[in-house]
Amino acid sequence: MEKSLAWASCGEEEKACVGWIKRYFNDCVCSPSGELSFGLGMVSLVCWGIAEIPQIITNFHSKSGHGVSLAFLLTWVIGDIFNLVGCLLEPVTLPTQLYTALLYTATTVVLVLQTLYYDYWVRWWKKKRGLQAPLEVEEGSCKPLNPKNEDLRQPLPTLTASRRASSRVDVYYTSARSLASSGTPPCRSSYLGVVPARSGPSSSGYMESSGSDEEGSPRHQSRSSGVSNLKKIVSRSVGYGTFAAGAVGLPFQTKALMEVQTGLAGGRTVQEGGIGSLEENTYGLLLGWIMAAIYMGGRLPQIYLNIKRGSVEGLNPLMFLFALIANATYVGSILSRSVEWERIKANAPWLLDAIVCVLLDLFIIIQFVYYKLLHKRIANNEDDDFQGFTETKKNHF
Ligand SMILES: NC(=[NH2+])NCCC[C@H](N)C(=O)O
Repeated sequence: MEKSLAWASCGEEEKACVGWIKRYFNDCVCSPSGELSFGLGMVSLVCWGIAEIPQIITNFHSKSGHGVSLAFLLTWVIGDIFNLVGCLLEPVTLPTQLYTALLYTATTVVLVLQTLYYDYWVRWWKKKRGLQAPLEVEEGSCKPLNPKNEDLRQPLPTLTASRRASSRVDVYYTSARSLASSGTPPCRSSYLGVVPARSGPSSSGYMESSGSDEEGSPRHQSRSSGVSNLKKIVSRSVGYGTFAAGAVGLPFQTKALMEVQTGLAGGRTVQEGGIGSLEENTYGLLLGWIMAAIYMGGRLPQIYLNIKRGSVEGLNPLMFLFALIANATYVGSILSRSVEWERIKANAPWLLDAIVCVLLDLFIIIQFVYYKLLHKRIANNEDDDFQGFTETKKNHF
């Protein structure tokens, strides 16, 4: 590329700046630190572009979105709306920021729709047609894990029995979210002492299912009518919907408030109204802080769901790894541009959000390692128990 094409002067700065970045990204990259900042920004953009794809693939393979907390995804959608409105309100938004925001909003919407499709629509459709939900516990597998109280005349566990026991553990690991939303803990208890989680906001559906839990056996539960299942799903969706709708309206309310205060609603421009960029920044910052609080709080339902299930099954670690890299490079791109206090102050909500999200994603990745190791240990113990049984059996005869 010709030097004249590759380099261009940027605004008042009579320095040589990278031409194609100025042209396509409207950004002035005129120094090594600017290049570093732009490079990190691009890494962040690419990571956000691909971060949710592994989870979409995982859900597609398992035909379920049970590993991801819907509340977590909804906070992403709501935070993204704040972010997009903020980008549109802020006149100095860089095109890269807007592209990144559009990119991750789009992938998150796909992920949410996919989760709703598998976990709500397909389940509701199957129940409506009288089919058993794919992840429900088989009746035959409803035996205590610990055979202490079983009849002593029963034969020693066979390979099939042991397999059946471990498949029960698998059922737990693969269907915690489905079990949680079915309202019926397997065999009226929880495996490994962990109570199945409900990730959604409590609603009448939740109370209703807990109530029927007391009443009947799993068999009774499985006979519950399609109407009550539909009611449960609808009431839970209404719970999520109200939460989402209320939150989605917030940035627009804030925008309206901003317009009224700055005279924009009356047709006056910010300048005409005598309101300088300070007020604009105040409202931009306010939106930024609300967005940061939503994003930072969003990881908590996911962490809580993992703890409640005692598992990270159905969750793709790559999503959190890419998010971690995306947030870390985002912080890097801001700080490498400048460490002036004024700039840091203006970017404070975005910086704090990205730093806190890096730490929370790190925590979720540690949860992956912990639960995967724990799962392995349990599987090994089961194998040892089985071997112990066969040894005893051999010595006995
Ligand atoms: N839909 C998205 N991925 N939005 C981006 C969220 C960015 C935010 N810092 C977080 O990690 O939560």
